[in-house]
Amino acid sequence: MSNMVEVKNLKKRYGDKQAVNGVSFSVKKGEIFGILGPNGAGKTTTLEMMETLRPIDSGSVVIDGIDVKKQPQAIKYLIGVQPQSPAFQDKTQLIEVIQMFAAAYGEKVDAMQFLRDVDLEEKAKSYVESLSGGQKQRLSITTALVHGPKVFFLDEPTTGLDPQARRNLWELIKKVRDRGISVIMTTHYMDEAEILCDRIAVMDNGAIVALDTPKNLIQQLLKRGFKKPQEVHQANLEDVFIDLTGKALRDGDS
Ligand SMILES: Nc1ncnc2c1ncn2[C@@H]1O[C@H](COP(=O)(O)OP(=O)(O)OP(=O)(O)O)[C@@H](O)[C@H]1O
Repeated sequence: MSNMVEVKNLKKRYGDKQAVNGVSFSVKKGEIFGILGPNGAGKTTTLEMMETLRPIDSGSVVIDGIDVKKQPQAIKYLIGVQPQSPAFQDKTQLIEVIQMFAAAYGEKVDAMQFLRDVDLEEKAKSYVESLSGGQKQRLSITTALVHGPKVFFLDEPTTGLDPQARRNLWELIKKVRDRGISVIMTTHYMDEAEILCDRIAVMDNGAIVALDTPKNLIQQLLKRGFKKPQEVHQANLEDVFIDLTGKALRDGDS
């Protein structure tokens, strides 16, 4: 797989605070790349610099051969960004939302297909206000993809969703990756990162402290002699919840 994204020695300072302090990594075509780290580690600032939303102090971001600092306008057509809290007009039909987003990029798209991709076809004529939290997240994902981006950014996409809606979003994110789109996401959920991400960068204090596949990161910890008390659970409370309430997508999923 070739590299779609190259980040080199990226830095950002807010006053006295060095929020991002020399971050470098690359993301391959069709890879889900996770950025983990405690609150304030610099994840969002890193993403926002990559997305042209925040000026870069120093270092570089190159996406599909295009330098973010030199050609920010061109980058906007190459990337899709799912906002943390999507803001749609409540009294707009879903089909119109898709058409409006496409028009903003000068594109005409098959809006029903975009709704079908995220299981919202039946809601095409419904107003945004009638959607559950999970449905809104799915709508925001599909709107971020109307212009056919090569890289898709998601900042904590499943925060606040119930277990079914989270799992459903994981499947959706995998489908996006399987279409050859590179996905770059942050999350505070370690289970999510382990299941979903092909590789993970762990950030702390503005720097990457580890970068590898989830499996290798775990192996490296074990090699350092890490042990925890053995307690074998064949199932956990989430399995109970899913078993009792079903994991199939439902109309009222939140
Ligand atoms: N606009 C700003 N002005 C000043 N300081 C900021 C600004 N944005 C972020 N910071 C600071 O920069 C540091 C990194 O913030 P950032 O939001 O990138 O972290 P994060 O890893 O995304 O955190 P979280 O997990 O809470 O979203 C924090 O100390 C934060 O307080």
